[in-house]
Amino acid sequence: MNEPAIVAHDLGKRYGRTWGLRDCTFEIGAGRVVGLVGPNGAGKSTLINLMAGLLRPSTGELRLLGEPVGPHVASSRVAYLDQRHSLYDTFRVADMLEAGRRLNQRWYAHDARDRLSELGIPLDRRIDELSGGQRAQVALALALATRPDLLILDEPVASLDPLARNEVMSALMGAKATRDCTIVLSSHIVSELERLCDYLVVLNRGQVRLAGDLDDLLDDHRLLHGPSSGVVDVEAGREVLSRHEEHGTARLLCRGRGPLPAGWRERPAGIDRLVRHYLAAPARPAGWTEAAA
Ligand SMILES: Nc1ncnc2c1ncn2[C@@H]1O[C@H](COP(=O)(O)OP(=O)(O)OP(=O)(O)O)[C@@H](O)[C@H]1O
Repeated sequence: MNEPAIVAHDLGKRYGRTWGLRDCTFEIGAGRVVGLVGPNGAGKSTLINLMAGLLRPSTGELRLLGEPVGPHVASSRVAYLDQRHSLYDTFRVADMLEAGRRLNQRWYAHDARDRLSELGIPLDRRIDELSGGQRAQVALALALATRPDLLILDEPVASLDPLARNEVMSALMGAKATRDCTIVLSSHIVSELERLCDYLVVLNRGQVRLAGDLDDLLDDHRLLHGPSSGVVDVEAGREVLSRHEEHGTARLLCRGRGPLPAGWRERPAGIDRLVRHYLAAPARPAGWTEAAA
């Protein structure tokens, strides 16, 4: 069985007169680690909340693990971790584990205990006595103890210092290595996603600007530079996304591969430049999908 983990078709969410997300269409295979990236207000939380079943779509359809998402389809195969790592401050860590056991159909207590013991987080410590990084680790341990097939994380490290960010991201990578689930996580920080993700979705102003396999996208986008006289030849074989010309020399951001005219050189564009380009690019027409582009 190789069902896609996430299928969005014409998905949209409107808050009154504002579209938080619109015309969102993509299909993501099982086992992927999906990075959702975009600036403030891009629609990341809206998409994540739709996946978590916390919001209802205004348009279109969203299917996770082969099932439509909705208030009555709270799948025990999906775990969700919100930005604030919602935990009860007055509980001890052990109480949170007990709450996890009672609230979840699928619950593997040893997974959580082993993980917290490895991290040196005592079970008798009160939640409000933990550091931000430890709280994030407890929340992650709770989510992973359900052995989800799909783990959804809304900016899981946004509130943490660089050291704690690194530790939580490493924990996530370790979890992925031991359990082949699909992971979706959002972030403002592109470099953070590059480490962990193998699929990228770039959102801006509520629309998907780019979606695809990260390695393919990185391979496909190149920075070229050479004499301006060769631009026409470059354009014949590739899609030129942006150009800068000065003193007879041209610098181009291109998509696609092809022969290089004499005097031209190329190098990978890199994830930062790629994301910056698509964030600045105009919105795609309704119904646009990466596959159809
Ligand atoms: N409850 C709401 N009521 C009205 N508008 C909303 C609501 N939630 C989100 N929006 C709007 O929807 C758009 C997308 O917001 P969303 O929170 O999904 O973005 P985001 O990418 O998660 O941003 P951030 O990185 O700041 O969390 C924004 O224009 C936002 O103002």
